Order: sequence, then C-alpha cells, then structure tokens
Amino acid sequence: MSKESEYLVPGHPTVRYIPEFITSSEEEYLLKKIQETPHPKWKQLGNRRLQLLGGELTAKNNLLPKPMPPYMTVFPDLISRLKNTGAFEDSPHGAPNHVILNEYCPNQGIMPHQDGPAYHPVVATISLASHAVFHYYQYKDASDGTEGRRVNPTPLLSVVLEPRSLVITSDSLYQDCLHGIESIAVDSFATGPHGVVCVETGTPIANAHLLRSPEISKVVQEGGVLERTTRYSLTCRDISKVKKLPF
Ligand SMILES: O=C(O)CCC(=O)C(=O)O
Ligand SMILES: [Fe+2]
Repeated sequence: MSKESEYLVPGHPTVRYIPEFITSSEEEYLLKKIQETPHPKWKQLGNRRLQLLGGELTAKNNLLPKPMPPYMTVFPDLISRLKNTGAFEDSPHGAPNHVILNEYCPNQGIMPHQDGPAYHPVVATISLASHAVFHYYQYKDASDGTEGRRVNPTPLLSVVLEPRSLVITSDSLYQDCLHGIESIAVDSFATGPHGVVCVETGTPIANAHLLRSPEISKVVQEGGVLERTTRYSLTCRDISKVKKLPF
C-alpha cells in the first residue's frame, strides 16, 4: 500500500503519508487501552511521557524483547497492518519489533533529533487524537568552518499529521535529516505567495493535498489555526539486533 505513488509527499520519495490508516472506532479503542495502562509503565521525561512497547534497548543497541500489548499484535493488530504496507519489506524482521508510545499535551513537542543507528532506517508513526505539524531538518553545511553539526532552523520539509494517519519516513530523510515537533499549543497557517505555510517555521505544508479531515484541510489550504489537544503517537521501528533470552 505504501508503495503507491498517491501517498508520496511530492519531491520527497522517502515520505509517505497515509490518511485514515485506522478507523475512528479503532482509534477510540486504542485510546481507551492506552489510558488504562498502569501508571508505572509510563516513563516521565522532562516535557512529556512515553511507553516502550516490545522491550528496551541496551547500551549496545540490542533489543531486550518483551511482549507487545495485545492492541499491537491481536486487535487491531497494528503490526500486521504495518507489515502489509510493504514499508518493512527489507527490514531485518520484516515488521516493526519496537514501538515508542509518546504522549504530547498542548505545548509539548520533541526537539529536532535523529533516531540513531539501532534501527533499520524506516520509521512508521501512527497519530491518535490530535494533529501535529511534523518538521524535517537538515544539518548546516559545516564547510563554513563552524565546530559541530548545527541544524538549519528552517525545515527542509513540513507535513501535517492528522489523527488516525500513518507517516512513513525512510532512506536519506531518516539517515541524514532530523525531525521534530514545536512545543506550542496552537498551529497557525497563513497564505503567502507560494501557497499556505506553517507560520511558526515559514515552510509550506508538503502533504496539504493528501489531508482527509475537512476541518484540517480547510485550515491548511486557506489559512487559520488548529488548536492542539493531547496527542498520542505510536512510532514503530525494527531494531536489527535482538538479544536472545535464556528461556
Ligand atoms: O511523536 C512523533 O510523531 C515523533 C516521535 C519521535 O520522533 C521519536 O519517538 O523518536
Ligand atoms: Fe524520532
């Protein structure tokens, strides 16, 4: 499914955006299961909390495997559905074996970062409950003599992630670029000479024509604001090295 050109973000063959990857009733079910999770399963970070599904990474980038919750493997069986997209065809296990469940309240985001070498370079992210504006960034050219790798603050590419959508990032966009979400409560869009841009970063929204929700696509096409509510995301990847357990 993901290989179909209708889902490609123009100019970026390494991003596929698939709206309505899950249904509203599946979303409702997943949110209920997530909200029922016992408190100790959440890891509190400085500005958000998360759960690791499928196990933890060791210092040497091995996965210490643990069973996934039934909502990933039994119903709605998101792992099989992700496998069916074809995105993990060439990955070591042919399917994701690790998922980060992130919770973002309004005003929470994630700094531009790279996901690191433990993973096969394909990431599939399902969004639940709220939209997000997801930015991909490049490093600045270090040939200007500066030390270290500075990030160009203007995103290379920005996409709107609707609730229930899937976004698949792979290849050079995964390996060479960074990605992040601004820590704001309201996303604003304004019309300009080159179409609608995200006001925060000044970048056009590359998947505007692929959006499915009438409310979101109206704002992204005509300008306006989208207030964030709490968003949950399931970031699914395949960790190459899996530690064998002694049982
Ligand atoms: O929540 C998202 O959409 C992105 C999460 C992410 O980049 C990560 O967990 O590495
Ligand atoms: Fe990430």
